[in-house]
Amino acid sequence: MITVENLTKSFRHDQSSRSDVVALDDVSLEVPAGAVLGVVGPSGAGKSTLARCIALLEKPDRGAIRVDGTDLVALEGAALRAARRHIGVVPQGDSLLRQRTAAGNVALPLEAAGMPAPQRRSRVAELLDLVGLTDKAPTYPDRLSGGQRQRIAVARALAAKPSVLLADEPTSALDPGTTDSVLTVLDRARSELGVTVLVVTHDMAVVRRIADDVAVLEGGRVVEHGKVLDLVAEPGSRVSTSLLPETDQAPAVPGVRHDVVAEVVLVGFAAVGALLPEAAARFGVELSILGGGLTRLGDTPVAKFRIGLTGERSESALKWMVDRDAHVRRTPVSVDGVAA
Ligand SMILES: Nc1ncnc2c1ncn2[C@@H]1O[C@H](COP(=O)(O)OP(=O)(O)OP(=O)(O)O)[C@@H](O)[C@H]1O
Repeated sequence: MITVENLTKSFRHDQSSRSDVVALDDVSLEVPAGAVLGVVGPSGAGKSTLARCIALLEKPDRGAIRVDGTDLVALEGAALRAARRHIGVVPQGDSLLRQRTAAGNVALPLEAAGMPAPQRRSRVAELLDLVGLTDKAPTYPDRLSGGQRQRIAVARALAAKPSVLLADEPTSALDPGTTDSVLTVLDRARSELGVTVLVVTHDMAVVRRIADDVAVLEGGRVVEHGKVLDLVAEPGSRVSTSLLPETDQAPAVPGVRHDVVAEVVLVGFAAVGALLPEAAARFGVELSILGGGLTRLGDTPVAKFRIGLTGERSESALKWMVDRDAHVRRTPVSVDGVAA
């Protein structure tokens, strides 16, 4: 588990203005053990600085960083070096050594830790298997694709059995198919090894695919933070706007009068599959889908629809859906009955 409390980091000045740059401004967040946190936000928001502080590559001005309960900021010397070994880092960009094979790159941290050769060989084989690149052991980075190089970088970061894995833009510059193979490996680190993963990304597809939690940074501050499936249900949240289908372009149905128009977010198989037709049948109302659609967050189906209800018991049908965990937001009904 990673806990960040009131983390603040300024850099002396930025070259253009010569004023101090506040890269992180009182940032607090938590990543539960074995969860994947996606850290997103615009360029310059402080995402990399946050990852570098947690990796102990940058010392914050203020605040605490606890990994499994130990405050890392307070550590020095040998204790700091030992703590670093519990944090695996996949750096931004191409980070493999060109003159070493894939296996040689994965072995680096094990050599540095003084692991004897026979154990090293079997650990490297395990790691190559984990990232699905056993056959690339003798291959040099130049002969690997961008996605394969990133998977080797993940294997290297996991070599010393860290409890935490930090990946800074692990999929930038990769095409969608290759991105998927890298995300599968990060997901496997969590599911098979129980590692807590923090992924810095500008790509919401990464959050959609593997994140349990998400933190949105802007100007060095956390502006949204929580479980992805909770945040998508919050109307108007940044996470909801970027991950769920749009409902704004709801086509008006001429001459159809709705008694109630609402935006509904449904999370999970049961809700997505059955809630709307069941509500309509149970309360004898006409239910029209005016816009929106279905998507998937990780393994969970999520739908966002704008619906129109017609019939005496429309209000009761809506309340029944809320009681069954549908996230409902009423929208005004215009003269012709369609959402304004
Ligand atoms: N070593 C440094 N010296 C001076 N300023 C820095 C340094 N590192 C980061 N900054 C500044 O701190 C702010 C946050 O930068 P950071 O790289 O953490 O943002 P980011 O969200 O990761 O951006 P990007 O998505 O572009 O990588 C920026 O204004 C940046 O210019």
